[in-house]
Amino acid sequence: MAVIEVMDLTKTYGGHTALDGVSFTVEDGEIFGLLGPNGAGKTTTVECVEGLRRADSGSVRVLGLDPTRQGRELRRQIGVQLQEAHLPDTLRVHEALDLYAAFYPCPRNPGELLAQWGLEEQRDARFGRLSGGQKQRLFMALALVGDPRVVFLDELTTGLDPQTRRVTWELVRRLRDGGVTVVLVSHFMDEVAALCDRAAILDKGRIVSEGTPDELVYGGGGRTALSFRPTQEVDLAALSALPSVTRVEQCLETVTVSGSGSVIDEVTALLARNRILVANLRIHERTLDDAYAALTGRLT
Ligand SMILES: Nc1ncnc2c1ncn2[C@@H]1O[C@H](COP(=O)(O)OP(=O)(O)OP(=O)(O)O)[C@@H](O)[C@H]1O
Repeated sequence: MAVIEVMDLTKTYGGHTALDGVSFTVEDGEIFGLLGPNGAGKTTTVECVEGLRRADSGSVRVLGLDPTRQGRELRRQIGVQLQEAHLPDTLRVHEALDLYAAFYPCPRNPGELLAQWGLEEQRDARFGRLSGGQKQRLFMALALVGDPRVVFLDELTTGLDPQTRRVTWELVRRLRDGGVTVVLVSHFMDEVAALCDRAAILDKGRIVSEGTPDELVYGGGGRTALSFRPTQEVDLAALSALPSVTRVEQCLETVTVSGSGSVIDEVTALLARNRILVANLRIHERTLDDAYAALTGRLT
């Protein structure tokens, strides 16, 4: 069942087109990633979905509600962790949680949330005294205090050390396993690959690819690329005809064969059968970084 349905969303700011026909769906109970370079339109998209911005055209349904006309009802059922959130420096952690809990009809127990997010020791600490990681975890706890069915996380792990990032990923997985649908806005390919069930790549206001992390990687023509310099002429048509091969290219003396599954075995067996020796054999496993760079023309 789709929890979020976005159809043909457009948005311009002055003469600048920020969203140019964005469509995607998010299924119940999945972690869905929205990826893209700076200025691609991720925040605009997410804020239209949350009902914080109004699109020029297109339609959005979240939990069956229209965010522009039923925003108040919707916001009771969603949690939002904003990219640049801030609280007064003097506010204590437990005061922030109590304050946010008061906005919701059936809030979660603040003590439980403090324990879940490892903030028990900081219960009485003032916001201004928290480390970056502690602030981030507090914002997560605040996003969850209303017991939401859908939670939006924007740049969740920016500024966190590697260990805290992994702990945070685990907590996000636990959220999903508990039935919460998660929309994750991220710049980090490793985060999307490790965490997301599906993701969409946004570039210049358009979705350029959508699928599981594996599908995004495979979409560009196979997961593995072998490149080598044959010492004698090689039959490119025979290489192309191998079952696991999706693409064969030759640039000067170097042949590059892309494919998936048993492509390495098939290519090396063909070369051996034809007694072709190769120099400079290199094997490259395509990653989400490669797919992203190919689709958006940018390196992460
Ligand atoms: N309020 C606004 N007024 C004018 N232009 C805006 C406004 N908000 C966003 N934009 C422009 O719309 C485009 C999309 O911005 P948006 O913030 O949605 O991108 P983003 O993908 O979230 O970027 P980032 O990763 O940097 O947060 C950008 O060119 C941005 O400059």
